[in-house]
Amino acid sequence: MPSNELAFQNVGELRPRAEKILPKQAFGYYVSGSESESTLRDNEESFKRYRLVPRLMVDVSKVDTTVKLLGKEIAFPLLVAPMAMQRMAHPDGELATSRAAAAEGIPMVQSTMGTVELAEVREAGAAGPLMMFQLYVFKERDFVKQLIQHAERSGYDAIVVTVDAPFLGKREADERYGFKLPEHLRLENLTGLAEAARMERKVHSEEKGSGIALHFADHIDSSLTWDFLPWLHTVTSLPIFLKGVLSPEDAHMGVQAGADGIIVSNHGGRQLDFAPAALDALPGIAAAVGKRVPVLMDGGVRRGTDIIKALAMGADAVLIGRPILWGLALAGEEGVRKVLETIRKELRLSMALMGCPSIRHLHRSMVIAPWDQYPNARL
Ligand SMILES: Cc1cc2nc3c(=O)[nH]c(=O)nc-3n(C[C@H](O)[C@H](O)[C@H](O)COP(=O)(O)O)c2cc1C
Ligand SMILES: CCCCC(=O)C(=O)O
Repeated sequence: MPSNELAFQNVGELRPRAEKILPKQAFGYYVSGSESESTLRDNEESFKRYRLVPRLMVDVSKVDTTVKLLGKEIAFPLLVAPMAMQRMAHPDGELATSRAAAAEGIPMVQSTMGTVELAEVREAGAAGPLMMFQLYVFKERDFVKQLIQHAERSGYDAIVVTVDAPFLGKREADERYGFKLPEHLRLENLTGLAEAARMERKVHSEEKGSGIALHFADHIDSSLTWDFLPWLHTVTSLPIFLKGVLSPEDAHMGVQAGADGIIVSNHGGRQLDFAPAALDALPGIAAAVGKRVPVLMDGGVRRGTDIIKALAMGADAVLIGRPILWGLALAGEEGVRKVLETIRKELRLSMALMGCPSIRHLHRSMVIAPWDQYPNARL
């Protein structure tokens, strides 16, 4: 019998349950978007604007949800998005998420701002297909170099550079509750930073407002331009994904500058409010990239059909954020596993109902976007 925490039908049920058990500062930090939260809401809403047209009389007695990413087979086209400070949700934090992703056969992206050291998170996910390290670029470039090389030596398979956060967006819940990292937790990857002690003080500080936004403003390099990518390639031999792209032009410039993958994302509605929903931005970006490198997307993915829509609109895979934290808060590793399993089963069933025995059967003609006409007889 599943315990109560694990009894849920869909991942949309989890947020109010997590709210009941998490401290309000932690829940507020996890759940928030920036400013009016218009983009946050639009991420989930956007998926509801697209319709699916099934094809019939196809043998779907076997459905294969696997795809290849960076040459590795993954169980289905989903990755766990990078999310900071997971030990606020559960004492096992990033270790539980990593084990769960590995057990379900999908990649995890580990945040720079983890509350477990990155090598330990990699080790916990050793049974999985692949893991990526998300990079925030600090002003102290030597430290950044050490961090990347430590990630590479620890067995990470790719670097994900987040390019949509020269500063942290204005998250009003964090300001209201004066968000701080709880005293017993540390940003474990930053202990080698020369100013670590001072930073820790800031993260834990009594200054008014969001401790994390203040910390970010002090230490993140907001002067990055496209020449950062060639530099990064001199520091690591790992493939480099750019996370936070929302325009076809930037996707093209990123690929020109040496990106090995593009992640279409508005950071879960936490950065620029009124940025477009990632799903709406995806088709133009996929067209601009033109299959030169993989295109991933995140923001608002909650159902198996959401994955189908994103893939039919040009994504190679998608990432999922907040529901992972809710599963983690409710039941640690088992909770995260149940979230992933629930979405994988929805995906498999919906693929069968779409007449798609494998991922490569998904096609643009099976999705009706808001700007499309419903198909008329054109035979
Ligand atoms: C609590 C939280 C922390 C996050 N931390 C990071 C981070 O450290 N680095 C990063 O690139 N993105 C971070 N993100 C953004 C996610 O990687 C992802 O883009 C977004 O959450 C996807 O949207 P979803 O939550 O609607 O699935 C964070 C998001 C949340 C909700
Ligand atoms: C200082 C941690 C920032 C993590 C992040 O990217 C987010 O909260 O969205």
